[in-house]
Amino acid sequence: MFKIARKNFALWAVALAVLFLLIQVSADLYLPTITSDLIDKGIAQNDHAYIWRQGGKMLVVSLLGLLAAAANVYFASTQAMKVGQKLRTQIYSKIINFSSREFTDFGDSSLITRTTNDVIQIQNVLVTMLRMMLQAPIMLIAAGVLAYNREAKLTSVFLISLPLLAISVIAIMYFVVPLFKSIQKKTDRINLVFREGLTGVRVIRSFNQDQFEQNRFDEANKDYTMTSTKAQTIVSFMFPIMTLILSGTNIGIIWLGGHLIGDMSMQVGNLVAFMTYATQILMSFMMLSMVFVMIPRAQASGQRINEVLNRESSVKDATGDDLKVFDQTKPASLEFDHVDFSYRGAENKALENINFKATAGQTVAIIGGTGSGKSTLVNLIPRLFSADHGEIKVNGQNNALISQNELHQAISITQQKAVLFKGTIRSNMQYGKADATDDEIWQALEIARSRDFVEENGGLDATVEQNGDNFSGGQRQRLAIARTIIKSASIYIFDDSFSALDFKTDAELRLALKDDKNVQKAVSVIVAQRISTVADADLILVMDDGKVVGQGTHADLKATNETYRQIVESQIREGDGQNA
Ligand SMILES: Nc1ncnc2c1ncn2[C@@H]1O[C@H](COP(=O)(O)OP(=O)(O)OP(=O)(O)O)[C@@H](O)[C@H]1O
Repeated sequence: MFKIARKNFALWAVALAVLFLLIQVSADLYLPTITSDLIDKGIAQNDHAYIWRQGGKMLVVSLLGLLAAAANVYFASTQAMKVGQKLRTQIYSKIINFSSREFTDFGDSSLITRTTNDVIQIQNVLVTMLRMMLQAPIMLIAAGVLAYNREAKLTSVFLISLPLLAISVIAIMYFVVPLFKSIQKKTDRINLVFREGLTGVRVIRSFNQDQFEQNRFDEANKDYTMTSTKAQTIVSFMFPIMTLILSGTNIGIIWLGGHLIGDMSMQVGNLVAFMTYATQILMSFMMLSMVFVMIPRAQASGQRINEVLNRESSVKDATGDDLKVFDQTKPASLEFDHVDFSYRGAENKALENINFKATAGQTVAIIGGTGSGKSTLVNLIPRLFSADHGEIKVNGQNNALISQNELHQAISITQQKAVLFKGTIRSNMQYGKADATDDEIWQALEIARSRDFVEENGGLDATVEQNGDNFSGGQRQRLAIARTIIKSASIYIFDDSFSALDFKTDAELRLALKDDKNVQKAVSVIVAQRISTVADADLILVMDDGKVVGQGTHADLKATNETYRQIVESQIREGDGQNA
C-alpha cells in the first residue's frame, strides 16, 4: 500500500497537506497557553483589558487552526481521490490486456472488487494517513513536552493511563485485524454470487432455482455481514474504553492538581492547560490506534491490487530482434504447423499435433463433438492463448512474433457467445470499423441478414441494451457477424456463430459472405456443428478429443472418414442434414 501511495502521490500537494497540518497542530498546541494566561493573569487579577486581548487572540488562533484543518482535509482528500482514479485506470488498462488465463486465475468478480472496493479502502486510509498519521505523533510528543514543562509532577498520571490505553488498543487490534482482512474476500464472494445470479437470471427462473440462488446469496451476504458486524462491534469497544481512560486520567489530574493548588505550588490556569494537553495526548493516541487498525485492512487491499498490477499477461509480445513487423501486403493465408496446446493444470492436451493450411479466398470449417477443441483451436489464431509447441502462421508470419496489436488488426472474430455493447447499432458496428459510413454498415447488416429487424427497430440509431438484451439470440449473433465482416481483415473467424440461425438464414448468410469482397481476399474459419454449414467449405477439419482425425472436402471425408460419416448419419437421422 505504501508503494502504491509513493508512486501515485503528487509531492507538492502532500507537502501542502503537511504544511497546513503543522499550522493546525501549532494552533491547537498554543491554545492551552492562551487559556492558562487568560485565567491566571486575566481572570485571577480581574484585568478586563487583558481578558479581551487574550479572548481575541484565542479567536484568531482557533480560526487559523480551523482554516488550516480545512485546507489539510482538502489536499488530503483530493490527493487520495486522485490516487484512487489513477489506480482504477492502471488496473483497468492492465486487465484489458490480460489473456484468458489471467481472467480464469483471478475471476471476474474478484477483478471488479479489486477495482472498486479495494481502491476505496486505499483512498480512505490515505486521507487518514495524510491527517491523523502525521498529526497524532506530532501532537503526542509536543503536547507531552508542553504538559511536562507545565507541571512535571502531574505527568505521573500518564504512567498509568498510557500503558492501559496501549494494552486495550493491542487487544482490539489482535482480534479485529484478521477480521478486516477476511472482509475483502467475503466481498469477492458476494460479488461472485450476485454476478452469477444476474447473468444467469433466465436459467435460474426456468429451472425454478430462484429460492436456491436467493439462499446462496443470503448465505454470502450473511457471512459478510456477520464478519463486518463482529469487526465493528470489537472496534466499538474502543470508544467507551478510551472515554473511560480519558475520564480516569482527568480525575487523576484534578485530584493531584487540586493538592498542588492547595499547596500553592500550582496555579488554576496551569491545571486547565495541563488538562487540555492531557486530552490532546490521549486523543492523539486514539487517532494513532485508529490508523493502526485501518492500515492492515488497506494493506490487504493494496496487496490484492498489486497482485493485479504486477501480474504479467501470459501472452506477451516478442521483444528485440524477435519481434517482426507484420507485412500487410502479403496475401492472406493461415497455417497450423504441428501445434500443441494444454490448459494449465489439465491432464490431457486440449490440442495435439494440429496441421493444416488455407489460402486467400478459402473457407476452413471445423466440426467435431462437444469439447473436442474447436474453440480452443480458433482462439489460438489471435493468440488469446499461446501455443505450447508448433507455429501458427498468419499470412505466412508466425503469430507469436508479431505484436498482438498488428495481429488483432489482421483478424476479425465472432465469438461463440455474441457480445454486444450498450449503445446503438451504429456504435456497435463501429467497434469493427471506427470510421464506417452508414452505407458500409447497411451493407454488412445486409450480408448478415440483419437489415429487416434493424429497420424495424428504428435503424442505425436503435438502442442496444447491455449485452444486447433487447435482441433475440439469433439477432445478436447476426449483429455480431455484421460487426465482424465490416472490418477489413486477412482472417475471418466465426466460432459457432451460425448455430443460432435457422437453416435458411444460415445458407443465405454464407452465400452472401462468399460475395463479399473483403471475405473473398481472406481466409474464413467457420466452427460449426451442422454438416449443412460446413459441407461447401474448401477444407473441413474433423476434430475428436483435441486431434484432427480427418481433413478434406465434404465428398472426400464422407467417403473416407468414419467419424465424419457418423456425424453425417446422425444428422440425417435427426432430419438435420439436408445438404448432407
Ligand atoms: N479455459 C479453460 N480452462 C481449462 N480447460 C478448458 C478451458 N476451455 C476449454 N477447456 C477444455 O478444453 C477442451 C476443449 O474445449 P473447447 O471449448 O475448445 O471445445 P469445443 O470443441 O469448442 O466445444 P463446444 O462445441 O462445446 O464449444 C474441453 O475438454 C474443455 O473442458
